[in-house]
Amino acid sequence: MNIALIAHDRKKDDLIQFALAYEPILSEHDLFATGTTGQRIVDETDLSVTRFRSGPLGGDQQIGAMIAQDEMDMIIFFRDPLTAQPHEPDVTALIRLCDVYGIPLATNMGTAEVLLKGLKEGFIDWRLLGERRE
Ligand SMILES: O=C(CO)COP(=O)(O)O
Repeated sequence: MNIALIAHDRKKDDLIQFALAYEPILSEHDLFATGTTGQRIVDETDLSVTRFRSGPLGGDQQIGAMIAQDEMDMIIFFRDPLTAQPHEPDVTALIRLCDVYGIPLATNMGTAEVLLKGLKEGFIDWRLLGERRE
């Protein structure tokens, strides 16, 4: 599965803790991340990550493009609901595309844990079965 990991600045410590805790599961998949989040994951875990641009510079949109091309299977996006983001339209667009295409999306740690446990149990294997979209 292709999984994107994204965190706003004040949630990055949480995402690193999450990535460390779930490293055995995450390491079995292909990971993608926005720029700064991805750098921290590479520096602070043993996970390999394909890094896109930083979120404010288009990274969310690059991940959104993968969704539109049926190339992304899950998004873990630790959003900061208490801080205004200069690229809020990009954030909204990414979440919208998850809903357009039915892509599992976690925007907080509680849901992210459920998603990864479900991933391990095979609950998201339908992503591998279906016909690719036209
Ligand atoms: O802003 C982000 C998501 O909207 C995350 O971008 P960075 O990982 O580059 O900080």
